[in-house]
Amino acid sequence: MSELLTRDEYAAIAKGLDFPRSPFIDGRFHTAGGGEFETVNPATGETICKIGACSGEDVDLAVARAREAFEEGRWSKLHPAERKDVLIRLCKLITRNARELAVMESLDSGKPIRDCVTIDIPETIHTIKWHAEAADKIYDQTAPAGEDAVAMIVREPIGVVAAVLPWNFPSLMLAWKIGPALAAGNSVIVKPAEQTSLTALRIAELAMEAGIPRGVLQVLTGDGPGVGEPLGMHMDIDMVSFTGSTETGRRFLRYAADSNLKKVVLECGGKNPAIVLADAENLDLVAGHVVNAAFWNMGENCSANSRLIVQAGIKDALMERIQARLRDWKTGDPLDPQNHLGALIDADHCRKVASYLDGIEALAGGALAGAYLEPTLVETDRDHRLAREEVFGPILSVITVASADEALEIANDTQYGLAASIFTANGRKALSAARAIRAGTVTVNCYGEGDITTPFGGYKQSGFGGRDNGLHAHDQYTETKTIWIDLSDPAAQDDVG
Ligand SMILES: NC(=O)C1=CN([C@@H]2O[C@H](COP(=O)(O)OP(=O)(O)OC[C@H]3O[C@@H](n4cnc5c(N)ncnc54)[C@H](O)[C@@H]3O)[C@@H](O)[C@H]2O)C=CC1
Ligand code: BAL
Repeated sequence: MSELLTRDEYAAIAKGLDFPRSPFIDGRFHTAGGGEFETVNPATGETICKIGACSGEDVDLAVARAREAFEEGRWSKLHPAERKDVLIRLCKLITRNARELAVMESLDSGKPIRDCVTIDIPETIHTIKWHAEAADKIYDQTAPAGEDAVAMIVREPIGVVAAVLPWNFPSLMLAWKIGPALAAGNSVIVKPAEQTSLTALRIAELAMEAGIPRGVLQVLTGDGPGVGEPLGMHMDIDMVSFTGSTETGRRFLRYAADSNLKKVVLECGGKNPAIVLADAENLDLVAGHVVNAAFWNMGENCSANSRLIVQAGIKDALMERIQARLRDWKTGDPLDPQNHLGALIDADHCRKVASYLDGIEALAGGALAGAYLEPTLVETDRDHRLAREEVFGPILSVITVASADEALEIANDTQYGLAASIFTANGRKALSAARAIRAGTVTVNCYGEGDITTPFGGYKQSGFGGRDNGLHAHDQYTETKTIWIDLSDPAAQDDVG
């Protein structure tokens, strides 16, 4: 499926799509009680369809059905190998529908079809499959309790999990959450971002077809105050796993404190540095990584390297190569596979991003039209708001430094700590920088987020409470229980009282 079609072929698929329009509750599409909202194609500004908005009663209904499914053990008490089989069936169904899902994702989010086809949907499948396959391979533990006891440490599913999602990777973030949460046996309620509900709804429908029992995977559509807040405040939800802005993440901690102390895991924003030291090798390759790190997904990426911190001696040579690379990064119609950048999530967000450029002369790019903004390079000092705030758009701030120490000091001078990259030929410098940077992921001589095998999350205000990806994600979605069994001979014991 990763083979790209033409723009006209994608447009024809788009025309034939049947869009889901209602929340998915208790195994079926459900008439929502909170009215409707429009989901808009950011590339054209046109309404794709109207979607039912959930009311507070819909939220309560979904939570009750999720709890019932969990307590009855329709999913939670299945043998892990059975859960694995069903989730792998889901992956096969997503694969069978991959092309349509990729087009739906692109229409709903403005993401370039080339990324939806080659990254978002394949990675969604890979993520769910990886966690499914782990389901029957994770062992519990025993503790060193001596001869007279067995101390077992067992994992149990947490119960009812709410997964609150952002709009920048709608299906992939769904997979990051539901993959491990379902593999562990939880009931999951997904709240997609209101801008991008379509693929979550379609995947929930496919999950039913795959054999995930009703109540186990539900999707509640609507906005933050209408659906996110009642989920956060709900007394019968055991956990919220959230990806989105730090500001909204903070709200979920308050909701938990003000309700039932539900577990909260937050994956939030970043102001991630790419450090290029003067001894970096192969500047063409470095420029490729820097451009990808800053502009992939229109810079609407929590791990985007939006600060380039470059040592003076190498700066001009690197900038020349970055500008040359940028000429290949075309911005335009997301359904045209030639384009590397599509539209930002909406025109308002795009205007907000572009407003950071007021009064600044860009080194490259900067053209704004509707929800489109060209990839933009600007030179800033370390204290400029462009170099400090999460912009979430295609703007790269270039900061010049004299030394590696200065680079590291600036890299860490941020409230965030999600990701960072360092480019240097010196192994010792690379490793000591990787240790010194306070971020959840540091890549050396490349940009990336690791892969499904490695945990992903942030230090400082980039994250809280756990990690996505890797087996670490299973820790998020399980409780740890101690079972202590006394093996001593009762006849030989004194009376405990
Ligand atoms: N992964 C990331 O790091 C992301 C960061 N952002 C950042 O956040 C900025 C704002 O984007 P938003 O879409 O507003 O992100 P957001 O963090 O507000 O939205 C993420 C999710 O939280 C929900 N939500 C929003 N307000 C809520 C509330 N009061 N209570 C409960 N749930 C709520 C939304 O409906 C959505 O499902 C972006 O410009 C960007 O800087 C946005 C999306 C992803
Ligand atoms: N890059 C995956 C996580 C996020 O952007 O929200």
